[in-house]
This record gives sequence, structure tokens and C-alpha cells, in this order.
Amino acid sequence: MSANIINGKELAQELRLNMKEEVYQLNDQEISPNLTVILVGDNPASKSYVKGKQKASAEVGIKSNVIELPDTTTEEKLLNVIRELNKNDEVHGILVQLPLPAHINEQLVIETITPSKDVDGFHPINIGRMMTGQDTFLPCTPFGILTMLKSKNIPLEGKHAVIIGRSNIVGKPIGQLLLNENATVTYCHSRTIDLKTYTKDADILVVAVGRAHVIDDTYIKDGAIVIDVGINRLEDGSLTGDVDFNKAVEKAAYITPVPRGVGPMTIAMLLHNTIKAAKGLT
Ligand SMILES: Nc1nc(=O)c2c([nH]1)NC[C@@H]1CN(c3ccc(C(=O)N[C@@H](CCC(=O)O)C(=O)O)cc3)C=[N+]21
Repeated sequence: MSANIINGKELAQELRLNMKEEVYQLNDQEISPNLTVILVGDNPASKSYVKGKQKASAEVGIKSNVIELPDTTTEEKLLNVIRELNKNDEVHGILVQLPLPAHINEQLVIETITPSKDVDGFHPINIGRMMTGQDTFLPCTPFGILTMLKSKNIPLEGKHAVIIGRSNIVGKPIGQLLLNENATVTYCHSRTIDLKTYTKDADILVVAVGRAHVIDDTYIKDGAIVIDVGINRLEDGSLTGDVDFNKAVEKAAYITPVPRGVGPMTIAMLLHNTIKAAKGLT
């Protein structure tokens, strides 16, 4: 049996159509949603992600501005740029592309963005609201994953969700969102002993390791749902996930591909959060 493939690219496209309508309605009320992205340095991967965000924004009628700063930018200069954007009423969403150069304190930067414009959902206030189940800006990748699961009406209550990875932007928050949906959640990571014991029991397996093809069919329970968050660039320039798709697809009931899986959904949720910010919610 071959798994049902959850196409994030198509779902993101569908969501963008709906969001375009929403933006029209906001425009009628003289609101023009604006996302400002700050890009520090010239990491080619970051540049390409920022291009993707601009293209998707334009498609739904969100105005996007990119502020490009050299990699020699001081932390204080970056914080001042953010403080100005916090005060600018025309700017609804602020996103600082990560990772930042090593001389800049990422956590300080995140905490300088005013929570009501934190469309990444990385500010501790927004993380706290997520943890307590309040309405807030949810972090885009976990929110995208939840939206993919819901689009297939996959029941989450009582299911054993196993997360591999514990980053602040993916692993920790996806576990929290699944917990909020009444799943039973297990976190695994690089120090986990006997990873397979956990993954073989997973009804829902979320893989956010950051290394190509580390999870194959031998880690997966028959009929599991497999979400691949990995984005690994191979030497030939192609993209691949953390899951060995060709093997896993034979074991899973549902699986997300890379590319065209979680990545496009991450961007769609960023647009969703920007529209929410423009409406003045949270
Ligand atoms: N403040 C901040 N917020 C982020 O959300 C953020 C970030 N920093 N830094 C980098 C990561 C990475 N990320 C991706 C988004 C979309 C795709 C995506 O759409 N990928 C396509 C392929 C794109 C291609 O071909 O290059 C796909 O998987 O099909 C990938 C990666 C957001 N990030």
C-alpha cells in the first residue's frame, strides 16, 4: 500500500486564493496589509526564502518590503530598525529572517519585535499564549503542519504524536499544538536513547532533524502519518527531506513530500498571520 501524499503546495495555493479575497475586503476598509522582512547579510538560502515570501505576498495582495542590511550591521542598528517599524502604523507584520550573523543576539532581536507585529510567532509573549491555548500568532511551520493534518480530517485526539527535534521554531511548538489538540506527545532528540522504540509507536511522526534521509521505513509504524519538516539541499542542487520518502511512502498512511510539502505551507501561514495582524487581532 502506498501512502496518501499531502500536497502542501496545492493546499497553500488554495489558501492563498481565499486570502486574496480577504485582502480585497480589507482594502475596501482602507487597510493595506504590509509585511516587512529584514534580511541581514547575503546567505543565498535566506535570499531565496525571502524571494518566496515576496512572491507569495504579492499573489494575495499583501505589500511586502524587504530591508536588506549588510552582515556587518551592529546589533544596536538592527534593534533600532525594528523599533522604528514597531512605531510605523503602515507596517502590520515584521519578520527578521533567521539565522542572523553570529555577533547578533537572536533572542534579543526576537524580543524587540512588538508582539502584535510578530507574524513569525517567536516572541515569548506569543509562545506563552500558544502554550496556554489562547488566540495568538502561531509559529508558521507548526501552524502549517496542523493545517495540513486538518485538511485531511486526520483525527488527533488520543493519538500518539512523536516529534523528532526540539528547536524553538519547529519541534517544541508543533508538540505543543498537537497537545492542544489532545494528542499524547513524545519529544525525541539527539540524546534520545533507542529512537526507534518511540518512532515505531507513533501514530503521527513529525521529523525535524535537519539531516537528509535519516528516517526510513524501519522507523515507521504501518499506517502512520509522517510529516517531513526537513529541507536539505543535495550536491546536485535538488531539495530533499529528512525522511527517505521512497521507502516511507510504502509504510505510511499519509506522508508530506519535500519539496511541495511543509515549506509552502509555512509561507501560507505567514500570510495568514500578516492578515490577522492587519485586522488588528492580538
Ligand atoms: N524568521 C524566519 N521565519 C521563517 O519562517 C524562516 C526563517 N526565518 N528562516 C529560514 C526558514 C526556512 N523557511 C522556509 C520557508 C519555505 C520554504 C519553501 O517554500 N520551500 C519549497 C521549496 C523552495 C525552493 O525550491 O527553494 C518547498 O519545500 O517546496 C522553505 C523554507 C522559512 N524560514
